[in-house]
Amino acid sequence: MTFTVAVAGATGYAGGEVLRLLSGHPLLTVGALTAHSRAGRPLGETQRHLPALAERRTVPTSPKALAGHDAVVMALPHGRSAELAAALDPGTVVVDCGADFRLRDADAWERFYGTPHAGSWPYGLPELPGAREALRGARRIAVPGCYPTAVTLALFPAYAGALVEPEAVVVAAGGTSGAGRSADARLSGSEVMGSMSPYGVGGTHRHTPELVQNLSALAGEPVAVSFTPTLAPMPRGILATCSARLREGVAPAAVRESYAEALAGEEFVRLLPEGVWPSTAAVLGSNTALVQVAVDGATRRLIAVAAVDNLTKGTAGGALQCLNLALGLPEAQGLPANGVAP
Ligand SMILES: NC(=O)C1=CN([C@@H]2O[C@H](COP(=O)(O)OP(=O)(O)OC[C@H]3O[C@@H](n4cnc5c(N)ncnc54)[C@H](OP(=O)(O)O)[C@@H]3O)[C@@H](O)[C@H]2O)C=CC1
Ligand SMILES: CC(=O)N[C@@H](CCC(=O)OP(=O)(O)O)C(=O)O
Repeated sequence: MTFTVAVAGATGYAGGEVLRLLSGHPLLTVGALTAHSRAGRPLGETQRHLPALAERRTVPTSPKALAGHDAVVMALPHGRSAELAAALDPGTVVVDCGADFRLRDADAWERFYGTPHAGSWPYGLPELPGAREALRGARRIAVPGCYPTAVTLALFPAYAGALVEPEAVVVAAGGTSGAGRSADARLSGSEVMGSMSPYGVGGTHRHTPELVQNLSALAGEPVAVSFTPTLAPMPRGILATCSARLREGVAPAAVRESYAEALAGEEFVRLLPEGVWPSTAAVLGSNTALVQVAVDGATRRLIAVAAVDNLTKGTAGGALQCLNLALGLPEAQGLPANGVAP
């Protein structure tokens, strides 16, 4: 039995990665492809890495174009999913790569996104405690932001295991594709090559409330998060360096054991051997998050680092992992655990 999947936003970076992964999935077939300014153009004009789909033409995004599929993956700009989703059959699985349904706190949504809150859907990070069960058979799923994927996977064993204080500091490097395909001078080669710079400093990045939501739920108390993203001269990849103070009484030697226990059996989240640190190159094109943890004895801080490919585990791979669960398929089916190297 196969399932047909429509992709809304097929001409974007996230849509392109969804299509790359769908093409390699044995039980999912590519259905309607929709776009906005490029609607009607052959897909080969934008998604040059997908020659098998080059002749396919996109149509304008509408409920009608997306109807009649088993599932719809939405890879649209923020704020574009809610109205569309409301018009789709409640029995269709809708997986949203955008932010519209990620936050449960309406005030936080309005503060950071500036539009009315549409609601919240089950959060698509299966590795979190209890999440997998909620995603099995779900009809609506909100895929996490790319930075929250990396940071939450790096820190969840620390908060779920009550190893650290409820205040985390995160500095994360992200590649240019995180901003999407649209031209922006800040993302031009001249600006980015050979340079790194911070943005969204001082708690202003819209992923801050998502991090607070995730870590607070794990800790069972409010967690304050200081998050600073930095733009790195690479097309793909996120390297998140996270730290928090060890709780009184927690022995540094217990940390690694807790991480190993929390991540045991996870196909797509790997704790590296002691002393080996994650790199973005090692996760290129893979649905894997590589994690490492250590304790800085001088400051009694736990340091956790995670690397993900923002377009794979950070968006499209995460979306298809959730879609597998929603459709009752094996969670890892069709997804690459290995990357591309060098
Ligand atoms: N890039 C990343 O690493 C990640 C992206 N995401 C999320 O995925 C979603 C898509 O991001 P990304 O692929 O990077 O963005 P892109 O800018 O690369 O693609 C946007 C897509 O949406 C379409 N689109 C643009 N404007 C509208 C509109 N007004 N109405 C309907 N469709 C429109 C575009 O069509 P056309 O080309 O025809 O104009 C294109 O297909 C976003 O919500 C983003 O937050 C999530 C995690 C990581
Ligand atoms: C370089 C750059 O701009 N990166 C993006 C990455 C966010 C992302 O892709 O996640 P969302 O799904 O929440 O959009 C940013 O910081 O907004």
